Amino acid sequence: MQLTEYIRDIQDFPKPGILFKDITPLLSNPEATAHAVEKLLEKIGDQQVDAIVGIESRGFFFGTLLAQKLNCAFIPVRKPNKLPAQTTSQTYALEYGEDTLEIHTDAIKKGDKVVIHDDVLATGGTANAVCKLVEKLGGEVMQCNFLMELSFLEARKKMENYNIQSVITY
Ligand SMILES: O=P(O)(O)OC[C@H]1O[C@H](OP(=O)(O)OP(=O)(O)O)[C@H](O)[C@@H]1O
Ligand SMILES: Nc1ncnc2[nH]cnc12
Repeated sequence: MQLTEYIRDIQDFPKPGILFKDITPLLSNPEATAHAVEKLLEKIGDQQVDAIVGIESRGFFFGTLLAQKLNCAFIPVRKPNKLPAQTTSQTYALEYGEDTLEIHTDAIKKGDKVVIHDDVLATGGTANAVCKLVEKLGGEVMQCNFLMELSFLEARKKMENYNIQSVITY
């Protein structure tokens, strides 16, 4: 099965000049979704994982499925003021301006082995901020795991200290 057949290109979304990689055709097909989960799991292998940290919002789709398969915790990282208990925040630079992400402070214990998951690695700003959040809480980032990587945006250059794994590279 070719997963790329289930990823739709949308020109100029959400802004002119952006070629948006839309995973809704993949999510609408249970066989393709199961195949994507298997491919993401292959990247994780048989290392011990205490938690999958999924990034709002598209990182939640496969993140919960991965955690269920690995029989480990799923931990959401959310946009500001969405999580109800005490949070830890990380602000990061966007192309223009900045943004903030939050995690529940009690979600990760010191020494927990964490895999960060999202659908897309683009510039790497988001994933890099989530690595910092996990580390602030004492977690160990074992891998950053993505369905897709937009390699021309060179996120790996700003994430040299992390193990980055992507199922599909554009
Ligand atoms: O590598 P970066 O340049 O930081 O970009 C990648 C992020 O952008 C997208 O999320 P988006 O902000 O569109 O939010 P959404 O998942 O809620 O749609 C994507 O799901 C990643 O989280
Ligand atoms: N081109 C793109 N398609 C889908 N999600 C993205 N997140 C950042 N860039 C993206």
